[in-house]
Amino acid sequence: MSSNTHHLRNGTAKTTQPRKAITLETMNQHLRKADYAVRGRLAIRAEELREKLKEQNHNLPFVEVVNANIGNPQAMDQRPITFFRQVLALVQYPDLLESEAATTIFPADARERASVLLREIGSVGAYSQSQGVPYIRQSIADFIAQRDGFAADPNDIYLAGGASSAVTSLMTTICNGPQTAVMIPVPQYPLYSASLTIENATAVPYLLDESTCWGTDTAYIASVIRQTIASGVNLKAIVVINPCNPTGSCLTASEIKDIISLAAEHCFMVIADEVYQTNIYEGEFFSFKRMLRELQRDFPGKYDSVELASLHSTSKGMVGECGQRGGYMELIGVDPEVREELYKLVSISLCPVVTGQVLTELMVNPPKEGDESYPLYKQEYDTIYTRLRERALTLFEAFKEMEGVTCQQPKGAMYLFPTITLPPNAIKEAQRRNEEPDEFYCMQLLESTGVCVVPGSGFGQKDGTFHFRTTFLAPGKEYVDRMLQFHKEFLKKFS
Ligand SMILES: Cc1ncc(COP(=O)(O)O)c(C=O)c1O
Repeated sequence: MSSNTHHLRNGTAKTTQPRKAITLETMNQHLRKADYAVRGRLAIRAEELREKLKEQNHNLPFVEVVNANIGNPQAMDQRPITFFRQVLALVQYPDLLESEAATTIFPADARERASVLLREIGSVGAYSQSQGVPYIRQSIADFIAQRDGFAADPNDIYLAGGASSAVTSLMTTICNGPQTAVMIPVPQYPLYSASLTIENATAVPYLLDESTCWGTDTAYIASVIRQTIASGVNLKAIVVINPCNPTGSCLTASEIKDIISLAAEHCFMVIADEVYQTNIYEGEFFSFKRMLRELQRDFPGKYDSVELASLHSTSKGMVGECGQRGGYMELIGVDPEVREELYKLVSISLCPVVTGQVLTELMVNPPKEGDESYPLYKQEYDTIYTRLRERALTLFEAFKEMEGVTCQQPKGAMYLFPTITLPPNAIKEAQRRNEEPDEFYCMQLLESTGVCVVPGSGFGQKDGTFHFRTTFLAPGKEYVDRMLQFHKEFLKKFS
Protein backbone atom coordinates (compact mmCIF):
# COMPACT_ATOMS: atom_id res chain seq x y z
CA MET A 1 0.00 0.00 0.00
CA SER A 2 1.50 3.37 -0.95
CA SER A 3 1.09 6.42 1.28
CA ASN A 4 0.97 10.12 0.51
CA THR A 5 4.16 12.01 1.24
CA HIS A 6 3.85 15.79 1.64
CA HIS A 7 7.07 17.78 1.38
CA LEU A 8 7.11 20.61 3.89
CA ARG A 9 8.75 23.99 3.16
CA ASN A 10 11.67 23.19 5.50
CA GLY A 11 12.54 20.19 3.32
CA THR A 12 11.30 17.48 5.67
CA ALA A 13 8.67 15.01 4.55
CA LYS A 14 5.47 14.13 6.46
CA THR A 15 3.65 10.85 5.77
CA THR A 16 -0.12 10.81 6.23
CA GLN A 17 -2.76 8.09 5.93
CA PRO A 18 -3.18 7.11 2.27
CA ARG A 19 -6.19 8.73 0.63
CA LYS A 20 -8.55 6.13 -0.83
CA ALA A 21 -11.39 6.66 -3.25
CA ILE A 22 -13.07 3.46 -2.13
CA THR A 23 -13.44 2.94 1.59
CA LEU A 24 -15.47 0.61 3.76
CA GLU A 25 -18.04 3.38 4.09
CA THR A 26 -18.27 4.23 0.39
CA MET A 27 -18.06 0.73 -1.10
CA ASN A 28 -21.06 -1.45 -1.97
CA GLN A 29 -22.75 -1.86 1.42
CA HIS A 30 -24.71 -4.92 0.27
CA LEU A 31 -21.43 -6.75 -0.31
CA ARG A 32 -20.29 -5.72 3.18
CA LYS A 33 -23.44 -7.18 4.67
CA ALA A 34 -23.10 -10.55 2.90
CA ASP A 35 -21.85 -13.48 5.01
CA TYR A 36 -20.16 -16.67 3.79
CA ALA A 37 -19.37 -18.84 6.80
CA VAL A 38 -17.70 -21.65 4.83
CA ARG A 39 -14.67 -19.43 4.39
CA GLY A 40 -15.27 -17.33 7.51
CA ARG A 41 -13.48 -16.69 10.84
CA LEU A 42 -12.84 -20.38 11.51
CA ALA A 43 -11.35 -21.04 8.08
CA ILE A 44 -9.04 -18.03 8.50
CA ARG A 45 -7.91 -19.27 11.92
CA ALA A 46 -7.33 -22.74 10.43
CA GLU A 47 -4.94 -21.21 7.90
CA GLU A 48 -3.08 -19.37 10.69
CA LEU A 49 -2.73 -22.63 12.62
CA ARG A 50 -1.47 -24.40 9.49
CA GLU A 51 1.25 -21.74 9.15
CA LYS A 52 2.10 -22.08 12.85
CA LEU A 53 2.54 -25.84 12.49
CA LYS A 54 5.49 -25.11 10.19
CA GLU A 55 7.36 -23.56 13.16
CA GLN A 56 9.66 -25.95 14.96
CA ASN A 57 8.36 -25.18 18.47
CA HIS A 58 4.76 -24.59 17.59
CA ASN A 59 3.40 -25.95 20.89
CA LEU A 60 0.12 -26.90 19.30
CA PRO A 61 -1.65 -30.02 20.63
CA PHE A 62 -1.97 -31.49 17.10
CA VAL A 63 0.25 -32.04 14.08
CA GLU A 64 -2.12 -31.32 11.19
CA VAL A 65 -5.07 -29.10 10.37
CA VAL A 66 -8.02 -30.97 8.87
CA ASN A 67 -10.19 -28.80 6.64
CA ALA A 68 -13.54 -30.45 7.21
CA ASN A 69 -15.15 -27.06 6.55
CA ILE A 70 -15.38 -27.22 2.79
CA GLY A 71 -16.42 -29.82 0.21
CA ASN A 72 -13.12 -29.77 -1.65
CA PRO A 73 -12.29 -33.46 -2.31
CA GLN A 74 -8.97 -33.05 -4.12
CA ALA A 75 -7.64 -30.93 -1.25
CA MET A 76 -7.92 -34.21 0.69
CA ASP A 77 -6.76 -37.52 -0.75
CA GLN A 78 -9.14 -37.79 -3.72
CA ARG A 79 -7.28 -38.27 -6.98
CA PRO A 80 -8.66 -36.97 -10.26
CA ILE A 81 -10.24 -39.47 -12.64
CA THR A 82 -7.48 -40.47 -15.06
CA PHE A 83 -9.51 -40.32 -18.29
CA PHE A 84 -10.66 -36.77 -17.54
CA ARG A 85 -7.13 -35.52 -16.97
CA GLN A 86 -5.79 -37.35 -20.03
CA VAL A 87 -8.29 -35.61 -22.29
CA LEU A 88 -7.70 -32.28 -20.56
CA ALA A 89 -3.93 -32.66 -21.02
CA LEU A 90 -4.39 -33.32 -24.74
CA VAL A 91 -6.77 -30.43 -25.37
CA GLN A 92 -4.41 -28.12 -23.49
CA TYR A 93 -1.41 -29.26 -25.54
CA PRO A 94 -2.68 -30.56 -28.89
CA ASP A 95 0.88 -31.06 -30.19
CA LEU A 96 1.00 -34.09 -27.89
CA LEU A 97 -1.66 -35.73 -30.04
CA GLU A 98 0.71 -35.69 -32.97
CA SER A 99 3.65 -37.06 -30.98
CA GLU A 100 4.68 -40.70 -30.93
CA ALA A 101 4.68 -40.62 -27.15
CA ALA A 102 0.93 -40.02 -27.20
CA THR A 103 0.18 -43.54 -28.36
CA THR A 104 2.07 -45.03 -25.43
CA ILE A 105 0.86 -42.59 -22.76
CA PHE A 106 -2.77 -42.03 -23.75
CA PRO A 107 -5.37 -44.69 -24.53
CA ALA A 108 -7.00 -44.50 -27.96
CA ASP A 109 -10.39 -43.34 -26.63
CA ALA A 110 -8.78 -40.43 -24.73
CA ARG A 111 -6.96 -39.37 -27.92
CA GLU A 112 -10.13 -39.78 -29.93
CA ARG A 113 -12.18 -37.70 -27.46
CA ALA A 114 -9.56 -34.96 -27.37
CA SER A 115 -9.53 -34.86 -31.20
CA VAL A 116 -13.31 -34.60 -31.37
CA LEU A 117 -13.39 -31.85 -28.77
CA LEU A 118 -10.60 -29.92 -30.45
CA ARG A 119 -12.40 -30.19 -33.77
CA GLU A 120 -15.58 -28.82 -32.19
CA ILE A 121 -13.97 -26.18 -30.00
CA GLY A 122 -10.93 -25.08 -31.95
CA SER A 123 -8.54 -23.99 -29.22
CA VAL A 124 -9.35 -24.03 -25.50
CA GLY A 125 -7.51 -20.73 -25.51
CA ALA A 126 -10.26 -19.08 -27.56
CA TYR A 127 -13.53 -17.66 -26.22
CA SER A 128 -16.46 -19.96 -26.88
CA GLN A 129 -20.10 -19.02 -27.43
CA SER A 130 -21.33 -17.32 -24.26
CA GLN A 131 -23.83 -20.07 -23.50
CA GLY A 132 -21.12 -22.70 -24.01
CA VAL A 133 -19.74 -24.81 -26.87
CA PRO A 134 -22.74 -26.16 -28.89
CA TYR A 135 -21.28 -29.69 -29.06
CA ILE A 136 -20.87 -29.75 -25.27
CA ARG A 137 -24.42 -28.46 -24.75
CA GLN A 138 -25.66 -31.31 -26.96
CA SER A 139 -23.71 -33.83 -24.83
CA ILE A 140 -25.30 -32.38 -21.70
CA ALA A 141 -28.78 -32.55 -23.26
CA ASP A 142 -28.15 -36.22 -24.16
CA PHE A 143 -27.08 -36.92 -20.58
CA ILE A 144 -30.20 -35.25 -19.14
CA ALA A 145 -32.44 -37.16 -21.57
CA GLN A 146 -30.81 -40.43 -20.56
CA ARG A 147 -31.02 -39.59 -16.84
CA ASP A 148 -34.66 -38.46 -16.89
CA GLY A 149 -36.26 -40.38 -19.72
CA PHE A 150 -37.46 -37.10 -21.27
CA ALA A 151 -35.86 -35.19 -24.12
CA ALA A 152 -33.68 -32.17 -23.35
CA ASP A 153 -32.85 -29.21 -25.60
CA PRO A 154 -29.22 -28.00 -25.92
CA ASN A 155 -30.57 -24.45 -26.26
CA ASP A 156 -31.82 -24.68 -22.66
CA ILE A 157 -28.31 -25.38 -21.37
CA TYR A 158 -26.01 -22.62 -20.09
CA LEU A 159 -22.51 -23.72 -19.22
CA ALA A 160 -21.03 -21.93 -16.23
CA GLY A 161 -17.79 -21.53 -14.32
CA GLY A 162 -19.11 -23.75 -11.53
CA ALA A 163 -22.69 -23.79 -10.27
CA SER A 164 -21.89 -20.70 -8.17
CA SER A 165 -21.50 -18.56 -11.24
CA ALA A 166 -24.82 -19.86 -12.67
CA VAL A 167 -26.52 -18.98 -9.37
CA THR A 168 -25.16 -15.44 -9.29
CA SER A 169 -26.24 -14.88 -12.92
CA LEU A 170 -29.67 -16.20 -12.08
CA MET A 171 -30.00 -13.99 -9.01
CA THR A 172 -28.88 -10.90 -10.93
CA THR A 173 -31.54 -11.72 -13.53
CA ILE A 174 -34.35 -12.42 -11.05
CA CYS A 175 -33.80 -9.79 -8.37
CA ASN A 176 -35.30 -6.35 -8.68
CA GLY A 177 -34.62 -4.77 -5.28
CA PRO A 178 -35.91 -5.53 -1.78
CA GLN A 179 -39.42 -6.24 -3.08
CA THR A 180 -38.11 -9.42 -4.72
CA ALA A 181 -38.41 -12.35 -2.34
CA VAL A 182 -36.70 -15.70 -2.81
CA MET A 183 -37.42 -18.58 -0.46
CA ILE A 184 -34.32 -20.37 0.75
CA PRO A 185 -34.05 -23.45 2.94
CA VAL A 186 -32.77 -23.21 6.49
CA PRO A 187 -30.20 -24.60 6.91
CA GLN A 188 -28.87 -23.63 3.46
CA TYR A 189 -25.63 -23.36 1.56
CA PRO A 190 -24.73 -19.69 2.18
CA LEU A 191 -24.14 -18.93 -1.53
CA TYR A 192 -27.89 -18.26 -1.65
CA SER A 193 -28.23 -15.89 1.32
CA ALA A 194 -25.02 -14.11 0.28
CA SER A 195 -26.03 -13.60 -3.36
CA LEU A 196 -29.47 -12.33 -2.31
CA THR A 197 -27.87 -9.89 0.13
CA ILE A 198 -25.55 -8.63 -2.61
CA GLU A 199 -28.56 -8.17 -4.91
CA ASN A 200 -30.38 -6.31 -2.08
CA ALA A 201 -33.27 -8.76 -2.40
CA THR A 202 -35.23 -10.44 0.39
CA ALA A 203 -34.42 -13.99 1.46
CA VAL A 204 -37.42 -15.74 3.00
CA PRO A 205 -36.35 -18.75 5.04
CA TYR A 206 -38.27 -22.02 5.16
CA LEU A 207 -37.14 -24.50 7.78
CA LEU A 208 -36.21 -28.05 6.90
CA ASP A 209 -37.59 -30.59 9.34
CA GLU A 210 -34.80 -32.27 11.30
CA SER A 211 -37.23 -34.80 12.79
CA THR A 212 -37.98 -36.23 9.32
CA CYS A 213 -34.33 -36.42 8.23
CA TRP A 214 -34.40 -32.77 7.16
CA GLY A 215 -37.36 -33.25 4.85
CA THR A 216 -39.65 -30.59 3.40
CA ASP A 217 -43.11 -30.27 4.96
CA THR A 218 -45.45 -29.18 2.17
CA ALA A 219 -48.21 -27.77 4.41
CA TYR A 220 -45.64 -25.70 6.29
CA ILE A 221 -43.97 -24.44 3.08
CA ALA A 222 -47.42 -23.51 1.73
CA SER A 223 -48.04 -21.46 4.88
CA VAL A 224 -44.69 -19.64 4.46
CA ILE A 225 -45.66 -18.89 0.85
CA ARG A 226 -49.04 -17.48 1.90
CA GLN A 227 -47.45 -15.31 4.61
CA THR A 228 -44.79 -14.08 2.20
CA ILE A 229 -47.32 -13.11 -0.45
CA ALA A 230 -49.58 -11.51 2.19
CA SER A 231 -46.65 -9.40 3.43
CA GLY A 232 -46.69 -7.59 0.08
CA VAL A 233 -43.31 -8.66 -1.36
CA ASN A 234 -43.07 -10.36 -4.77
CA LEU A 235 -42.25 -14.01 -4.30
CA LYS A 236 -40.19 -14.89 -7.37
CA ALA A 237 -38.42 -18.15 -6.63
CA ILE A 238 -37.74 -20.97 -4.21
CA VAL A 239 -34.30 -22.56 -3.83
CA VAL A 240 -34.15 -26.29 -3.17
CA ILE A 241 -30.84 -28.06 -2.59
CA ASN A 242 -31.12 -31.77 -3.32
CA PRO A 243 -29.17 -33.76 -2.11
CA CYS A 244 -28.79 -31.14 0.54
CA ASN A 245 -25.81 -29.19 1.72
CA PRO A 246 -25.47 -29.00 4.73
CA THR A 247 -27.92 -31.67 5.93
CA GLY A 248 -27.04 -34.60 3.64
CA SER A 249 -30.74 -35.34 3.09
CA CYS A 250 -32.42 -36.34 -0.21
CA LEU A 251 -35.94 -35.44 -1.25
CA THR A 252 -38.50 -38.04 -2.25
CA ALA A 253 -40.31 -37.90 -5.60
CA SER A 254 -43.50 -36.76 -3.90
CA GLU A 255 -41.74 -33.99 -1.91
CA ILE A 256 -40.35 -32.67 -5.21
CA LYS A 257 -43.73 -32.86 -6.96
CA ASP A 258 -45.35 -31.01 -4.06
CA ILE A 259 -42.84 -28.17 -4.40
CA ILE A 260 -43.41 -27.99 -8.16
CA SER A 261 -47.18 -27.89 -7.54
CA LEU A 262 -46.77 -24.95 -5.15
CA ALA A 263 -44.66 -23.18 -7.79
CA ALA A 264 -47.37 -23.77 -10.41
CA GLU A 265 -50.12 -22.55 -8.08
CA HIS A 266 -48.38 -19.40 -6.87
CA CYS A 267 -46.28 -18.67 -9.96
CA PHE A 268 -42.68 -18.63 -8.84
CA MET A 269 -39.53 -20.21 -10.26
CA VAL A 270 -37.93 -23.33 -8.80
CA ILE A 271 -34.14 -23.20 -8.50
CA ALA A 272 -33.03 -26.81 -8.06
CA ASP A 273 -29.43 -27.07 -6.90
CA GLU A 274 -28.57 -30.63 -7.85
CA VAL A 275 -24.78 -30.49 -7.70
CA TYR A 276 -24.70 -33.56 -5.41
CA GLN A 277 -26.90 -35.69 -7.68
CA THR A 278 -24.44 -38.59 -7.81
CA ASN A 279 -23.52 -38.37 -4.11
CA ILE A 280 -26.36 -40.65 -3.06
CA TYR A 281 -25.62 -43.25 -0.38
CA GLU A 282 -29.16 -44.39 0.37
CA GLY A 283 -32.24 -44.31 -1.85
CA GLU A 284 -32.49 -42.70 -5.28
CA PHE A 285 -31.95 -39.28 -6.81
CA PHE A 286 -35.02 -37.75 -8.46
CA SER A 287 -34.31 -34.73 -10.62
CA PHE A 288 -36.70 -31.77 -10.58
CA LYS A 289 -36.69 -31.80 -14.37
CA ARG A 290 -37.91 -35.40 -14.51
CA MET A 291 -40.57 -34.75 -11.86
CA LEU A 292 -41.75 -31.67 -13.77
CA ARG A 293 -41.95 -33.61 -17.04
CA GLU A 294 -43.90 -36.39 -15.31
CA LEU A 295 -46.37 -33.88 -13.91
CA GLN A 296 -46.71 -32.24 -17.33
CA ARG A 297 -47.33 -35.65 -18.90
CA ASP A 298 -49.83 -36.77 -16.24
CA PHE A 299 -51.75 -33.47 -15.89
CA PRO A 300 -51.80 -31.85 -19.33
CA GLY A 301 -51.83 -28.07 -19.21
CA LYS A 302 -51.56 -27.68 -15.44
CA TYR A 303 -47.78 -27.44 -15.19
CA ASP A 304 -46.94 -25.95 -18.57
CA SER A 305 -45.92 -22.55 -17.26
CA VAL A 306 -43.61 -23.78 -14.47
CA GLU A 307 -40.20 -22.11 -14.57
CA LEU A 308 -37.29 -24.32 -13.51
CA ALA A 309 -33.56 -23.74 -13.28
CA SER A 310 -31.53 -26.81 -12.40
CA LEU A 311 -27.83 -26.81 -11.65
CA HIS A 312 -25.04 -29.32 -11.89
CA SER A 313 -21.29 -29.05 -11.33
CA THR A 314 -17.97 -30.78 -11.91
CA SER A 315 -16.93 -29.87 -8.36
CA LYS A 316 -18.86 -32.63 -6.60
CA GLY A 317 -19.90 -36.21 -7.26
CA MET A 318 -16.96 -38.50 -7.99
CA VAL A 319 -15.40 -35.85 -10.24
CA GLY A 320 -14.48 -33.48 -7.41
CA GLU A 321 -12.68 -31.04 -9.73
CA CYS A 322 -13.60 -27.92 -7.73
CA GLY A 323 -10.68 -25.90 -9.02
CA GLN A 324 -11.53 -26.40 -12.70
CA ARG A 325 -14.80 -24.44 -12.45
CA GLY A 326 -17.15 -26.46 -14.60
CA GLY A 327 -20.91 -26.83 -14.45
CA TYR A 328 -24.14 -25.91 -16.14
CA MET A 329 -27.67 -24.71 -15.65
CA GLU A 330 -30.72 -25.97 -17.53
CA LEU A 331 -33.56 -23.48 -17.89
CA ILE A 332 -37.09 -24.71 -18.50
CA GLY A 333 -40.20 -22.61 -19.10
CA VAL A 334 -38.41 -19.27 -18.75
CA ASP A 335 -39.82 -16.31 -20.70
CA PRO A 336 -37.79 -15.97 -23.96
CA GLU A 337 -37.30 -12.22 -23.40
CA VAL A 338 -35.92 -12.87 -19.92
CA ARG A 339 -33.63 -15.51 -21.40
CA GLU A 340 -32.33 -12.93 -23.84
CA GLU A 341 -31.47 -10.65 -20.91
CA LEU A 342 -29.78 -13.54 -19.11
CA TYR A 343 -27.87 -14.30 -22.30
CA LYS A 344 -26.74 -10.68 -22.40
CA LEU A 345 -25.59 -10.95 -18.77
CA VAL A 346 -23.51 -14.08 -19.37
CA SER A 347 -22.11 -12.62 -22.57
CA ILE A 348 -20.84 -9.61 -20.59
CA SER A 349 -18.31 -12.03 -19.06
CA LEU A 350 -17.77 -13.51 -22.55
CA CYS A 351 -17.80 -17.22 -21.78
CA PRO A 352 -17.24 -19.80 -19.04
CA VAL A 353 -13.70 -21.24 -18.78
CA VAL A 354 -13.41 -23.51 -21.82
CA THR A 355 -11.43 -26.27 -20.05
CA GLY A 356 -14.17 -26.26 -17.39
CA GLN A 357 -16.65 -26.84 -20.23
CA VAL A 358 -14.51 -29.74 -21.49
CA LEU A 359 -14.56 -31.28 -18.04
CA THR A 360 -18.34 -30.89 -17.92
CA GLU A 361 -18.54 -32.80 -21.20
CA LEU A 362 -16.37 -35.57 -19.76
CA MET A 363 -18.51 -35.73 -16.60
CA VAL A 364 -21.74 -36.17 -18.56
CA ASN A 365 -20.19 -38.43 -21.20
CA PRO A 366 -17.63 -40.66 -19.45
CA PRO A 367 -16.13 -43.84 -20.97
CA LYS A 368 -18.77 -46.48 -21.65
CA GLU A 369 -18.62 -50.25 -21.27
CA GLY A 370 -16.46 -51.64 -24.08
CA ASP A 371 -14.26 -48.51 -24.30
CA GLU A 372 -10.57 -48.93 -23.60
CA SER A 373 -10.69 -46.54 -20.63
CA TYR A 374 -13.85 -47.95 -19.11
CA PRO A 375 -12.34 -50.50 -16.68
CA LEU A 376 -10.01 -47.93 -15.09
CA TYR A 377 -12.73 -45.25 -15.06
CA LYS A 378 -15.18 -47.63 -13.39
CA GLN A 379 -12.62 -48.74 -10.84
CA GLU A 380 -11.68 -45.16 -9.95
CA TYR A 381 -15.31 -44.02 -9.81
CA ASP A 382 -16.41 -46.94 -7.63
CA THR A 383 -13.44 -46.55 -5.29
CA ILE A 384 -14.22 -42.89 -4.69
CA TYR A 385 -17.90 -43.63 -4.18
CA THR A 386 -17.28 -46.50 -1.75
CA ARG A 387 -14.74 -44.48 0.20
CA LEU A 388 -17.11 -41.53 0.55
CA ARG A 389 -19.88 -43.81 1.76
CA GLU A 390 -17.59 -45.53 4.27
CA ARG A 391 -16.27 -42.24 5.58
CA ALA A 392 -19.80 -40.90 5.98
CA LEU A 393 -20.75 -43.95 8.04
CA THR A 394 -17.58 -43.86 10.16
CA LEU A 395 -18.28 -40.29 11.15
CA PHE A 396 -21.97 -40.98 11.67
CA GLU A 397 -21.13 -43.89 14.00
CA ALA A 398 -18.70 -41.70 15.92
CA PHE A 399 -21.33 -38.99 16.38
CA LYS A 400 -23.68 -41.61 17.81
CA GLU A 401 -21.13 -42.15 20.60
CA MET A 402 -20.95 -38.47 21.51
CA GLU A 403 -23.05 -37.41 24.49
CA GLY A 404 -25.61 -34.72 23.60
CA VAL A 405 -25.03 -35.13 19.86
CA THR A 406 -27.68 -36.42 17.45
CA CYS A 407 -27.17 -36.85 13.76
CA GLN A 408 -29.43 -37.93 10.91
CA GLN A 409 -28.33 -40.91 8.84
CA PRO A 410 -26.23 -39.65 5.89
CA LYS A 411 -28.14 -40.13 2.65
CA GLY A 412 -26.34 -37.89 0.20
CA ALA A 413 -23.94 -34.99 -0.47
CA MET A 414 -20.63 -34.70 1.41
CA TYR A 415 -21.65 -33.50 4.86
CA LEU A 416 -23.04 -34.38 8.25
CA PHE A 417 -24.91 -31.76 10.22
CA PRO A 418 -25.26 -33.01 13.79
CA THR A 419 -27.18 -31.21 16.55
CA ILE A 420 -25.15 -30.47 19.64
CA THR A 421 -26.67 -29.86 23.05
CA LEU A 422 -24.36 -27.35 24.67
CA PRO A 423 -24.15 -27.04 28.47
CA PRO A 424 -25.59 -23.74 29.83
CA ASN A 425 -22.10 -22.74 31.06
CA ALA A 426 -20.70 -23.09 27.53
CA ILE A 427 -23.51 -20.91 26.19
CA LYS A 428 -22.78 -18.31 28.90
CA GLU A 429 -19.08 -18.37 28.05
CA ALA A 430 -19.90 -17.87 24.34
CA GLN A 431 -22.15 -14.92 25.19
CA ARG A 432 -19.39 -13.43 27.34
CA ARG A 433 -17.10 -13.62 24.30
CA ASN A 434 -19.79 -12.24 22.03
CA GLU A 435 -19.79 -15.41 19.92
CA GLU A 436 -22.59 -17.68 18.77
CA PRO A 437 -22.56 -20.78 21.05
CA ASP A 438 -21.90 -23.19 18.17
CA GLU A 439 -19.21 -20.90 16.81
CA PHE A 440 -17.56 -20.98 20.24
CA TYR A 441 -17.73 -24.80 20.25
CA CYS A 442 -16.24 -25.04 16.74
CA MET A 443 -13.44 -22.58 17.56
CA GLN A 444 -12.53 -24.56 20.69
CA LEU A 445 -12.58 -27.75 18.60
CA LEU A 446 -10.24 -26.17 16.06
CA GLU A 447 -7.82 -24.82 18.70
CA SER A 448 -7.70 -28.19 20.50
CA THR A 449 -7.68 -30.66 17.61
CA GLY A 450 -6.89 -28.80 14.38
CA VAL A 451 -10.22 -29.97 12.93
CA CYS A 452 -12.01 -27.13 11.16
CA VAL A 453 -15.80 -27.44 10.85
CA VAL A 454 -18.45 -24.76 10.27
CA PRO A 455 -20.91 -23.69 12.97
CA GLY A 456 -24.60 -24.29 12.20
CA SER A 457 -25.22 -20.56 12.62
CA GLY A 458 -23.40 -20.07 9.30
CA PHE A 459 -26.15 -22.00 7.47
CA GLY A 460 -29.12 -20.90 9.57
CA GLN A 461 -30.84 -23.14 12.11
CA LYS A 462 -34.01 -23.23 14.20
CA ASP A 463 -33.74 -20.79 17.12
CA GLY A 464 -32.30 -22.36 20.25
CA THR A 465 -30.70 -25.29 18.38
CA PHE A 466 -26.99 -25.67 17.70
CA HIS A 467 -25.25 -27.65 14.99
CA PHE A 468 -22.02 -27.90 13.11
CA ARG A 469 -21.32 -29.04 9.58
CA THR A 470 -18.45 -31.32 8.76
CA THR A 471 -17.48 -32.89 5.47
CA PHE A 472 -16.68 -36.60 5.53
CA LEU A 473 -13.89 -36.27 2.97
CA ALA A 474 -10.89 -36.49 5.30
CA PRO A 475 -9.05 -39.82 5.38
CA GLY A 476 -8.48 -41.93 8.46
CA LYS A 477 -10.19 -42.10 11.83
CA GLU A 478 -7.52 -40.36 13.85
CA TYR A 479 -9.12 -36.93 13.45
CA VAL A 480 -12.50 -38.42 14.41
CA ASP A 481 -10.96 -39.76 17.64
CA ARG A 482 -9.55 -36.31 18.35
CA MET A 483 -13.07 -34.88 17.94
CA LEU A 484 -14.52 -37.48 20.32
CA GLN A 485 -11.87 -36.76 22.95
CA PHE A 486 -12.36 -33.01 22.61
CA HIS A 487 -16.12 -33.33 22.99
CA LYS A 488 -15.77 -35.28 26.24
CA GLU A 489 -13.38 -32.71 27.66
CA PHE A 490 -15.55 -29.81 26.52
CA LEU A 491 -18.61 -31.25 28.29
CA LYS A 492 -16.58 -31.92 31.45
CA LYS A 493 -15.17 -28.40 31.46
CA PHE A 494 -18.54 -26.66 31.07
CA SER A 495 -20.89 -28.98 32.95
C1 LIG B 1 -25.22 -26.82 -2.72
C2 LIG B 1 -24.08 -26.24 -3.47
N1 LIG B 1 -24.32 -25.54 -4.57
C3 LIG B 1 -23.33 -24.98 -5.29
C4 LIG B 1 -22.03 -25.10 -4.89
C5 LIG B 1 -20.96 -24.44 -5.69
O1 LIG B 1 -20.33 -25.34 -6.49
P1 LIG B 1 -19.35 -24.91 -7.68
O2 LIG B 1 -17.98 -25.31 -7.27
O3 LIG B 1 -19.86 -25.65 -8.85
O4 LIG B 1 -19.47 -23.44 -7.87
C6 LIG B 1 -21.72 -25.81 -3.73
C7 LIG B 1 -20.33 -25.91 -3.25
O5 LIG B 1 -20.03 -26.46 -2.23
C8 LIG B 1 -22.78 -26.40 -3.00
O6 LIG B 1 -22.55 -27.08 -1.89
